[in-house]
Parts: sequence; structure tokens; C-alpha cells
Amino acid sequence: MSAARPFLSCACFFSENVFVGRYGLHVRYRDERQLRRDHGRALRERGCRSPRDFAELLREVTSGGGGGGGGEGGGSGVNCVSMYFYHPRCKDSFLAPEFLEIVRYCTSPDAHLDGLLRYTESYPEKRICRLPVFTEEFCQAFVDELENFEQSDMPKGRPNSMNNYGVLLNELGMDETFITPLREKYLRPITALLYPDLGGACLDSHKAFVVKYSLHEDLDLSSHYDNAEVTLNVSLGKEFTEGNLYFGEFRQDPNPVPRYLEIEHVRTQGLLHRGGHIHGALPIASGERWNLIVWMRSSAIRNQLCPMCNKKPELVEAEGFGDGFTGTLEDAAPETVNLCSLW
Ligand SMILES: O=C(O)CCC(=O)C(=O)O
Ligand SMILES: [Fe+2]
Repeated sequence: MSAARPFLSCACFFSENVFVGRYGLHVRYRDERQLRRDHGRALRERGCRSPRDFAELLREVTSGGGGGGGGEGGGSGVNCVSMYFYHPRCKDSFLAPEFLEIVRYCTSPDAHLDGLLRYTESYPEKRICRLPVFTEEFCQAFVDELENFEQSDMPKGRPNSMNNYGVLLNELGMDETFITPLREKYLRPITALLYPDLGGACLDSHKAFVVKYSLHEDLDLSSHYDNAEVTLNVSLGKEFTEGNLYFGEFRQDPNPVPRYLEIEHVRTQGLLHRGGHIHGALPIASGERWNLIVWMRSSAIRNQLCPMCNKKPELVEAEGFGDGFTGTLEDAAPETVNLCSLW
């Protein structure tokens, strides 16, 4: 990330797509009247009936931290997983050899989509792709480290507005050492072929976190779309049963064909999908499920239209990568991008 080109957020973060955990519902909030008018019925059906229920709801909605964003914290330093990235002998060793083979193919001069799809398991009608990403040893080391962090008394933010348990990786200082190189050097050649229409060749920022599900914590995740152009979701283990990921329709599809698809998580493997694809996670039945989620953003795409409010972004200052917008605060500069997609 260059200091000369700070990343920004869209003001809609505070008013659009605010997730109300207790009723499992995303709402838009301008003022109380609009909230009652637009969501009164859905809220009543979910049990928000008394004036006290409504007052508590209002408190939740106006307390900030809405949207798909979630708070971004500061870095807190040293971690052993970084050893994997710094140590000259360990270069690339955290990545599955099959993943490196795919990256090699995608960076070759004649690479094309069909060639890439031959290396991966894909669901072409949904434009979802499964691929091996990490080694077993790395997944184990990563989860161990996250557990150490979880048990420490270091300050922690929630991974996003929907998941209550997990870790924001920038809080561990892992953006620079781990996720940025992973996105720029390894993932971008792949996403350039898979999602050219979504800025797959110019994913220039991200929000990365690990989500955790267990029987006494979050069991599942409601249906939603991500604040991302492209999402990578890698299963890190540990041991669990059930907890499949499911997909419905694509948010921006003008003629949506509601075809439900359920996909199993396999430790060390990742799923690449469009951020705007509506999805959720089914409850686990036993064990603990940890997944690395990387919401990858293309400023060239989102500067034109904020994916959360579907309007030209109203830019506001932000920390770190913000929500991946760039430009001046008065105006989000439009950029051009190759909009042709082959699947
Ligand atoms: O738990 C999962 O596999 C999905 C998580 C997810 O969709 C998200 O955090 O955006
Ligand atoms: Fe998601």
C-alpha cells in the first residue's frame, strides 16, 4: 500500500446493511421512521414486538460498526507464523505444491481460463472454484498461533459485523507479512483469469480475518454477501462435522436463477467466489471450524459503485485499507477496467 494513495471507506458503512445479530437480519438505517417502514414487518416476524425490543434494536443499530466492514484495529506485533514468510529457507513452503503449480500456470504467457479450470474443481454455473492452498503443517501452526492470541489479553476486535468469534489478521500484523504478498503474488494471477469483470487483475486491497465456529460460540453464519469483489475462504481445520458453505444467487444478477449449492469445507483447501454471491454457513454439529477469509477489493471497480449501497461511494477517511476505495474525499475518480468475462 502506498502512502500517497490512501484507502478510504464509503459512508454507507454506518447506515446500509447493518447486521442486527439478535434478529439475524440486515437493515438499512436512516432514522427510526424509515427503519419501522422498511423493516417493521420482518422485525416483528422475528420477535421484535414490544417498545422495549424496538428501543434495544435502535441502540444496536445506532451503535456503529455496521455494513460488511467491521472495525479495523492496529497491529500488535510479533508472530511465529511470520517466520514462514521471512525465513529464506521457508519461502513458499507454507503453500501447497499443487497451488504453486496453479500459480505457475496462471503466470505463464499462454494461460487461459479453460486451462486454469482443468487444474481446479469448479462450479461453473456459480463461478466458484476450489483449489488446494496451504500445507497441513501450516494450517496447524496458524491455528495454534491464533489460539495463543485468542487466549492472550491483547486487545481484539470482532472479525466482522456478523461473526462474533475469530481474529482480524491486521491486529496480528499479518497484512504486510502474509496477506498482501499472498494476494499480490499468488492469488492475483488466478483471479485475473477467473474474474476479469470484477477487477480480478487489479485486486489492490483486502480485509482478512479468521472465523471460528464451535458448539459454545457461533455455530453458523446467516446468509449475506461480502464487502468484496472476490473472496477467498480457506478451511484451516480443526476437526468438525457439518458446517457446509451454501450459495444462492448472485446479488447483481438481473435474471437470477435461484439454484442452491452446498459445498463442503476441506482442510487446507480454499474456495474462490464472487463477493456479491449470496452465501452463508450451515451449523457445525461437532468440533471447531476455523477458516481464513480474505475479502479482496478492486478500487477500480468499487470507486464506480459501492457494492454495499449500490451508489457512487460517499468517501470518508479510514485506517489501513479502509473499505478499499481510493480517490479524493470530494470525488471517487472513475478508472477503467476490462469488463469481459468468459464464464
Ligand atoms: O464460515 C464460512 O465458511 C463463511 C464465512 C463468510 O462467508 C464470511 O466471513 O464472509
Ligand atoms: Fe461471506
